[in-house]
Amino acid sequence: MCKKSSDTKKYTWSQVKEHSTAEDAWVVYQNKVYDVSDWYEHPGGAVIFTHAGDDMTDIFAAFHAAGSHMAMRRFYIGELDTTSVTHKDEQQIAFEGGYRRLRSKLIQMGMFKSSKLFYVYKCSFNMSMWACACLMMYLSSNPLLHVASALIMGLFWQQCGWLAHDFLHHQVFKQRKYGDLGGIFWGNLMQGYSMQWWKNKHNGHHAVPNLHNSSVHATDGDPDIDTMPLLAWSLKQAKQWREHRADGKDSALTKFFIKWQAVTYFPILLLARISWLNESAKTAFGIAGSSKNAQIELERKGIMYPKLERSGIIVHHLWVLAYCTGFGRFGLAYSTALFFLSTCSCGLFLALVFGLGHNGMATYDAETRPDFWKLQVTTTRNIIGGHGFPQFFVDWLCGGLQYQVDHHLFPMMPRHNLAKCHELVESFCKEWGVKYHEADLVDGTIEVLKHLGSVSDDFMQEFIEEFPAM
Ligand code: HEM
Repeated sequence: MCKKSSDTKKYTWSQVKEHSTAEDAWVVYQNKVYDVSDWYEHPGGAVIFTHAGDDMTDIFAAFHAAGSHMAMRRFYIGELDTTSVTHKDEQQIAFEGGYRRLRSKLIQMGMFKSSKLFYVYKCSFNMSMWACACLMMYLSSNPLLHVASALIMGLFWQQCGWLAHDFLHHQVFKQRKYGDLGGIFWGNLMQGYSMQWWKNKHNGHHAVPNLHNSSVHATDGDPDIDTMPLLAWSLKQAKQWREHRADGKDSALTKFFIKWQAVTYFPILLLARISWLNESAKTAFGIAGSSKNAQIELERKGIMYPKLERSGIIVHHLWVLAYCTGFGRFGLAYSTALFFLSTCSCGLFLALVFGLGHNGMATYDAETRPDFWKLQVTTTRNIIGGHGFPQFFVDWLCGGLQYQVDHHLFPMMPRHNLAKCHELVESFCKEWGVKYHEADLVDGTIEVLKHLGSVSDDFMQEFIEEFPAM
């Protein structure tokens, strides 16, 4: 237990806020203050610093196993002076109490327990897709069947993504190690991604969805919207990029990409998997982390399962090589075309779903970040059936992420319980006036493209006003 006596140190909220960098990081959990400065050895990694100088009570509950709070003891430095917390009125305190009670209710309802039968079915279905794609490539000499096989492989990789996601959020097993091993199977071996790379990036995204980096050189925001100079999600993000250049102006390439981003969005998504394969290999083989923090983490503690991760990735590339060459029968050009077809279709299927989850929704700066619940709900969109796509198809395609809002609030909840959870979350949002957004695949995509278009219009307008002579 933390020591509490009359000589326990008390800290004001503004004192806590002063310690907001990785090197000097204080965090608050249930009104207790902890100093986690420089703790890159944290089992969850550098994501902890996204909450430096802030309250981590809810994000801690979202990520940790029961009992993990015991590990906090050695970082305890004192109590928060609650009278100094002036940025929360009674309404806000009642709201926070309400969503914490909802979480306890969901635990009591057994919503965090997984159905192993459901996951046996999902894993078997997925492996059947893989076997089907491989057999089509092996047995047939018909190019149309090869194309169909490559598209099935693209879908298979997409579905592997959702399974690895469930295992690595510890939705399937409470035992962290089993979840990690499931993640290495579906992630490294079947998909070619590094589990550690994925965790760093994805947990960072969960901690601060749609939050911009605090400066153009920082990597403390959501890595999933760190897409400049290719895509800008707000005018501020587009303009901030100028700080990279000595002349403080946009390069011709940046201008081109932002101007046309609503058009280039899909072509960029097509290539996403290639970039992820590259970043994964660099992390797994210890060459480079995908961000400044990930790099420091890599240098300080390496990766958790180096041998398994590396052999998983090598075996993945070997079986993909065998598959794309028709098990040794096809020439270089034909094999390369099949590789790109399966890889690009996977990139599109994957990125379409998680692009719909957040792109075009609210974005925040560090200073305007709202509480945990509002941040997660207002930056996120659920996907529903519509425009001819039935709900059961959307459920299958999106692999649980059709309930992206609910998943973001409770990342460790198994996907088969999200529909039930959604009912409670939606009525809680209604009760407290928090905007809860959902759209179908077509409307959601139009929203994303319109948002990109409006950022590029604003950018071009600003550009004309700021640099009229150019
Ligand atoms: C004093 C503060 C903290 C302590 C003592 C702590 C401790 C731990 C421990 C013991 C684990 C491993 C067991 C488990 O998975 O539950 C863990 C994992 C994790 N922590 Fe923390 N943590 C702290 C703060 C945070 C914060 C603020 C975040 C997010 C912003 C975070 C994110 C994570 C994540 C994502 C994992 C899971 C990593 C995985 O699945 O491999 N932690 N933490």
